[in-house]
Amino acid sequence: MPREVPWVEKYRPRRLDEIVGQTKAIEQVKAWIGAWLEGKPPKKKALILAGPPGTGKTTTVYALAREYGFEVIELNASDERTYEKIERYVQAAYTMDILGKRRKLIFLDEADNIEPTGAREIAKLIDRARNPIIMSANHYWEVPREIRSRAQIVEYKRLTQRDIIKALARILHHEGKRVPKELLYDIAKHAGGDLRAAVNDLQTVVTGGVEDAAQVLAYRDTEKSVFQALAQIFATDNAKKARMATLGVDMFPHELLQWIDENLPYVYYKPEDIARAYEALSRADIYLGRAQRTGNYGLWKYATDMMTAGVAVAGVKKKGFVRIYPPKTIKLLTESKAERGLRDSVVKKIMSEMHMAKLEALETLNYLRAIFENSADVAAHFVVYLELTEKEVEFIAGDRERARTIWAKSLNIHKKLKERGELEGHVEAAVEKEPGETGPKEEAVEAPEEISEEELEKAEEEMESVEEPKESGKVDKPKKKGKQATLFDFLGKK
Ligand SMILES: Nc1ncnc2c1ncn2[C@@H]1O[C@H](COP(=O)(O)OP(=O)(O)OP(=O)(O)O)[C@@H](O)[C@H]1O
Repeated sequence: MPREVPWVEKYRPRRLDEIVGQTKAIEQVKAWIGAWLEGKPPKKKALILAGPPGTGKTTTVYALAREYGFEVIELNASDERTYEKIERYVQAAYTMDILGKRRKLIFLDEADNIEPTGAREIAKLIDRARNPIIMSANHYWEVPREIRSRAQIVEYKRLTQRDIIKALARILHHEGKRVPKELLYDIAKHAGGDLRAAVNDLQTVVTGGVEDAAQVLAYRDTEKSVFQALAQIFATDNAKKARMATLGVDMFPHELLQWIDENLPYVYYKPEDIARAYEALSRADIYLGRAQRTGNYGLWKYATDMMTAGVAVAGVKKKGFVRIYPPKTIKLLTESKAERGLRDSVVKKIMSEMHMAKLEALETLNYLRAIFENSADVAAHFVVYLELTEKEVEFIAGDRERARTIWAKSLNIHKKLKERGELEGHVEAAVEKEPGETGPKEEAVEAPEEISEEELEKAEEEMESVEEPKESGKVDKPKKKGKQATLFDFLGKK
């Protein structure tokens, strides 16, 4: 299914007068570009748009270019070849202009990330520039001094709640959607002046259902940067960018791992890419474990590299808007009493059927959630295997429609198994049990007919190695050989 276009792109203002809350900044930018257009380049040939994320800096550059007929050459300050590229465009732009082509406007993002050597070179280029150079930075004082001294600063303010509400209302109007007024206020309040975050939250709660709102917003205050960091990791194929994304995230690596872990299944298409990404995560987990045991916390760096860069390069990502959710194990704290009851009963079943400790079972529940979302067929096998009830299926699926499909498929599997005599009696407890009916039925314990000689021999050998005597007439499921079963064992068996 194609993903939705991110609303931050869909509703990015195209014109300068659509940008809210930055009147003074826009006036300054217009005056500066006006000087270029009159053929009298301003004394400061570069402009630094400085201010918090999501306040309209990039939007200004593109709207400006559209209105004044420039082609934007966007470069990233952390790209090692930025200098070469700027040089090429600064010169090319001049010649091209004579040929009547569109003028170039060089846009340098993240100017607060320029390395000192690069900064000196870029400063020289500013001196020679024949075309406008606009830069953006979140932290003005971290832009190298040589560049600051050659650039005019334009300050972008954090947007007010009022501005944010106005912008969100406009989007809702276009989408033909409504949300409760209090929710709109809540989103605006939690965004902390960042309209990008607010628009993303709005899209999350509108597309995911308004019930999501409490969970998402509850984390916005404290975990704001982790949402941004994950969005960056899941949007890039560049290892360095992914690694940088988590800088400044106020969180221990194992917490971060949990966030990445739970959001991963929604990012990649192909099972092999998901597997590769999980492989990177499990390596990260190994490093974390080792750091914990040995006290060598230098290993955290490797763990973080694996969970950021390792995950980012794992495969082809889905395009478009990715909803980032708080980890469900953390989210469990906000579950209702009824939900907690269901969760506990599912976890107990996982613990007993798969021989797992509670923590592992909780983690497995999260994998199950991803499976229930992505494959109704596989999910249905789990329903039978774990003897889940309809309510439990609904709880894991988190969506009534989806749960119904999975439940219907599981009834089919159940029926087939029953016909083939492969079903143990207790499974029926989860489906429909005849009143008074208890233990397994006679035919349910017979060995399937099509088993080969070879397999029988092997099975006998294995039976001999099991020490515990068995009650007569009772047959264990093959998975219950005392060894812990994993989801992967299960998937392999299917
Ligand atoms: N002042 C604004 N008016 C209208 N929409 C805005 C404004 N600021 C941000 N937005 C919305 O948020 C999105 C992100 O804004 P933009 O890319 O301009 O942020 P930025 O200031 O460049 O952030 P960063 O510093 O993170 O690059 C835009 O696509 C737009 O939807």
